[in-house]
Amino acid sequence: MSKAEIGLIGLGTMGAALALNIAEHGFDIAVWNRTASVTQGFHASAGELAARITPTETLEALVEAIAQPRAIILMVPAGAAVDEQIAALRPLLGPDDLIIDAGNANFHDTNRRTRDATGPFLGIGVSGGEEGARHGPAIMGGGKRADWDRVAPILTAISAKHDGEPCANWMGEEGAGHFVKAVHNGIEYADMQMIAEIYGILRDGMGYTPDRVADVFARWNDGPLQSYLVEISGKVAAAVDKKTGKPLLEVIVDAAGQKGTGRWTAIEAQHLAAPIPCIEAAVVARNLSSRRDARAEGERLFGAGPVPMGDAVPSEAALESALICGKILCYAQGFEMIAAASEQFGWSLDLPTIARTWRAGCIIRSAMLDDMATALAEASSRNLMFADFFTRKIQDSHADLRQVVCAGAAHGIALPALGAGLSYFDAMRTARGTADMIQGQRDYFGLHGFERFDGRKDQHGPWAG
Ligand SMILES: NC(=O)C1=CN([C@@H]2O[C@H](COP(=O)(O)OP(=O)(O)OC[C@H]3O[C@@H](n4cnc5c(N)ncnc54)[C@H](OP(=O)(O)O)[C@@H]3O)[C@@H](O)[C@H]2O)C=CC1
Ligand SMILES: O=C(CO)[C@H](O)[C@H](O)COP(=O)(O)O
Repeated sequence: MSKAEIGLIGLGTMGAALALNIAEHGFDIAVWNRTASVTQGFHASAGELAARITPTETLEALVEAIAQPRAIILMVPAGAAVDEQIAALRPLLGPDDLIIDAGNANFHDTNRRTRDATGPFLGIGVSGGEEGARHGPAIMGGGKRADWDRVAPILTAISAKHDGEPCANWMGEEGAGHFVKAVHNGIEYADMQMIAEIYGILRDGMGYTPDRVADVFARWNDGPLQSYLVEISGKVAAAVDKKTGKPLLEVIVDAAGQKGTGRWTAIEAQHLAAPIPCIEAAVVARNLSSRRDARAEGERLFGAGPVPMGDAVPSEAALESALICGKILCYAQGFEMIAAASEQFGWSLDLPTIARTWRAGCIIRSAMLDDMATALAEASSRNLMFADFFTRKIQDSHADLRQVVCAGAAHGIALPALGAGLSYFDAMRTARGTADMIQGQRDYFGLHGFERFDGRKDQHGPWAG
């Protein structure tokens, strides 16, 4: 058999689906998995694609099965597993052989691995879950452009396409691809959280059953909110538990898991001094969701937060409009954070390319991303709030966001991400803020000084000696 064009390590959810996708696009691939029985099972169930897949039982056999110069994708959990695999693999490789970490690595790790690499190394973000990996993910490449170009024919072939354009692009040097993927996931957290908050209003404030919630999301998915996340939220709400016959949402524990990418985004935003309150609120909400005992104790002591909204219910149209507004504000924050990182790390990240890459295949794909790509192409240095198209959208919807957040507050329904979006919006349209007080306080206790509107040089208050 001729040698494979690429190799892949890690036949879990993502790796197995990616390997089949690669084979289906006509590329011969060699695969290896830590647990050999998984490799055998994978190959046995690959159907006619098995002919393009070489299963191997040792790393040496994997390397031997790939044509030189080799390219090998790692699809293993982020962190130590990646370092272990690189350490085991590199001594077996030639100087031009390329290792590609396609998991959700922390971009600081990718920076380090790039610096320490004794051979070519790429860190790429892959989004789309199992379905995307199998039939077309969005791919955010990072590392040396020349190394990306070597594997671009395979990665663009297997990626999702938007109007025929591949959603696989090189983002920048070092960890740029994994950084952009982390921000993608941060936006994903906020988008999911805002949808969940609207679900909370429908359920607790308006008494909607899951199937009514499902109808609402299904309808919205035909309008401006058309997106993968709204679509699957409708499907989740419509699902029935096979064991009990109850709506699935009634049997799922209300504690959200997280593997870390959203948290990394929030941490990095603080380092960059980039304001991303919707994303931060979504991370906090996941953390709070897991404190089930504390929440139950709070409900016992203070009474349940949510109360029915009665006549004060917002219309479904107002809820839809509030979600549109919150979503725009959250994406505006994410893109601003990417712009801040680009400047800080000297990456020259191209915001329109990033928006175009996210239009299909990834978890946050949506009709709105197409408009964002257009708006960013017109003025990539502007906050999306100030791009004409989105300025008008926000002008049309911010009153609804306010109405919904106020209704939630009045009826004990926590809306951390939508509320953070509203506060961000209000702060962003307040030319005269309140930080004069902060500066006065800082000067009072620490003689930190302040700037004056009149430009005079005396920069301390009367308390200064
Ligand atoms: N699931 C998703 O929706 C997405 C996941 N990702 C990222 O992709 C990567 C893989 O995720 P996923 O496929 O879901 O994970 P899975 O848990 O499904 O699979 C993990 C794979 O890694 C292997 N593995 C685990 N630990 C080691 C190790 N120490 N050394 C070598 N191999 C190891 C496992 O082998 P074995 O069979 O021996 O256990 C298995 O093949 C992660 O970084 C994840 O964050 C990215 C986008 C979406
Ligand atoms: O990268 C992904 C989607 O884009 C993965 O599904 C990731 O696991 C999602 O993050 P979390 O597990 O923290 O919810």
